[in-house]
Amino acid sequence: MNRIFLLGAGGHARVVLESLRLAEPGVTVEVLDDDPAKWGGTMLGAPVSGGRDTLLAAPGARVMPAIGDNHQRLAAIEWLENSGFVVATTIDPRAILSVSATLGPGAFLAPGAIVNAGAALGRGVIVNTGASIDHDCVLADGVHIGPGARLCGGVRIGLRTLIGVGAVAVPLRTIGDDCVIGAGAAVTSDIHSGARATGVPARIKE
Ligand SMILES: CC(=O)SCCNC(=O)CCNC(=O)[C@H](O)C(C)(C)COP(=O)(O)OP(=O)(O)OC[C@H]1O[C@@H](n2cnc3c(N)ncnc32)[C@H](O)[C@@H]1OP(=O)(O)O
Repeated sequence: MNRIFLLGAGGHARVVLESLRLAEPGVTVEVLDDDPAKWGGTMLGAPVSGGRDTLLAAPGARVMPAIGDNHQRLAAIEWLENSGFVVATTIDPRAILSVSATLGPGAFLAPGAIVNAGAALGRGVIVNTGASIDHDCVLADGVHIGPGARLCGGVRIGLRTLIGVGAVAVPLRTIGDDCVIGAGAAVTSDIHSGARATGVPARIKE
C-alpha cells in the first residue's frame, strides 16, 4: 500500500494534499498536526489522526511536510530526518520541472509552478501557485516563493526567506537569509539577511 503522512493541517496543507493525490493516484494519506484540537477530524476526507507522537509508531514512514511557516517547516524537516523518517517531495502534475533542476527533500511545487534549467532548490522549498524560478537560481532550505512571483536567471535566495505574492527579482541578485520580500515588490538590488523589502524598486524597511 502506498501510504504517506502529511505533517500540517492548515490551508497550505490542503493545497499539498490535493497535489499529492494527483501526483500519486491511490495514495493513502494520514494527516498529522501539532494542534490537538484538530485530532480526530478530517481534512479533505483524510483523517487527522494525531501529532508527531503518532509517527513514532510508524518508524521509517514517508512524511510530506506541509507547514506554511518557513521556520516551523524547516525545523520539522530537521526533526523528521533526525528521527529516521523519509522526507517526501510533492510535485503537482500541473507544475513544470526541468530535468536539470534539483529539489531537496520536503520541497513542494504547486499547480502552475515552473522551475527551469539548472535551478537548485533546497529542503522544504515551496514554489507556490504559478510562480516561476528561472535557470540557475539557487534557493536555500525553507524558502517560500509566493504565488505568481518571478525569479529571473541566477538569483540566489537565503534560508527561510519569503518572496511575497507577485514579487519579482531581476537576474543575478542575491537575497539573504530570513528576509521578507513584500507582495508585488521588484528586487533590483541585493537584499541583506534579515531585511524586509517592499515596493518598486524594492526598498529595505528599517
Ligand atoms: C497561498 C498564500 O497565501 S502564500 C502567502 C504569501 N505571502 C505573502 O505574499 C505575504 C507578503 N506580505 C506582505 O507583502 C506584507 O504586507 C509585508 C510583510 C510586506 C508587510 O506586512 P506588515 O509588517 O504587517 O505591514 P503592514 O501591513 O502593517 O503595513 C505597513 C506599511 O507598509 C505598507 N505595505 C505593506 N505591504 C506592502 C507591500 N507589499 N508593498 C508596498 N507597501 C506595503 C502598508 O501599506 C503600510 O503602509 P503605511 O504605513 O503607509 O500605511
